[in-house]
Amino acid sequence: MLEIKNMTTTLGRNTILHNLNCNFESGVHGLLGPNGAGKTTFMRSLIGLYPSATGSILLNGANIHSVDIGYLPQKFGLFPGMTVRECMRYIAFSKGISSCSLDEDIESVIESVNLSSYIDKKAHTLSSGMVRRVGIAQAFLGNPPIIICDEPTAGLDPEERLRFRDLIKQTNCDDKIIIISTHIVDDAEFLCDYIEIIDQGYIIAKDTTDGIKTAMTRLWASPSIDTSEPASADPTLEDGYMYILKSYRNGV
Ligand SMILES: Nc1ncnc2c1ncn2[C@@H]1O[C@H](COP(=O)(O)OP(=O)(O)OP(=O)(O)O)[C@@H](O)[C@H]1O
Repeated sequence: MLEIKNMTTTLGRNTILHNLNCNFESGVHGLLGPNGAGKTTFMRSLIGLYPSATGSILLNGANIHSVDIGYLPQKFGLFPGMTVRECMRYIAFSKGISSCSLDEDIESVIESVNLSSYIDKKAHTLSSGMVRRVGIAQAFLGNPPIIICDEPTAGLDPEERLRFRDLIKQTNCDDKIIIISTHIVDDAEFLCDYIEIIDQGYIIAKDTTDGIKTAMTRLWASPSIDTSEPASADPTLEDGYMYILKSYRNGV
């Protein structure tokens, strides 16, 4: 269990995250929120990038360490003159990942993103989507208990987007916490056990993905609800997300 207690992050003169309290159970979590809601700031605060972030972050009751977290930033880059393998070794070194099977571990995570044939190619020969896939691979390197991905499927072609979904689905999440921020609510619906919705630096809702959809089904079935908006029999996560966001902003 990852416990966030009283997290407040101030950047410049602005308080971006306001006293967040939230627990993340094992499983896949979708962090949803509109542009500027604070998703990236939250993720960066989790990995300790902002000295101004206050509060505590505990993994199973103990302070977390950088090796506990695999992180894919929103903008991920490689050293153009180095091969993919060299970049991965460098990342392993800088994260303090040392293992006698490091090369095999690198090959395995690179294979999981379908880039084995590029492992000894210079990074500048990769397309931006391929670089993103190396970014996904490095987040999994070292088998960390927490994996945080900031918009992992942005810029991926449909085939690679589906491969990412499969990679997450195949990952044994029994003892892992995976947190994904995305604007592709369909990806979150497919992948995530839990949804956290963030707006204006506050976590405004947290539930299971099924819980949000079930609540919407009940709501739409309720005669007191104005159904002027088209409602399908089976609401999607996006329907629930939009409803929660609108209600929060309307002060309901
Ligand atoms: N370094 C910074 N200094 C000051 N304000 C910042 C800084 N970085 C982000 N912000 C502000 O913090 C707020 C939250 O930004 P953040 O990038 O966390 O949002 P987000 O939910 O990830 O948005 P998006 O979906 O567009 O990526 C925004 O108002 C942004 O302008």
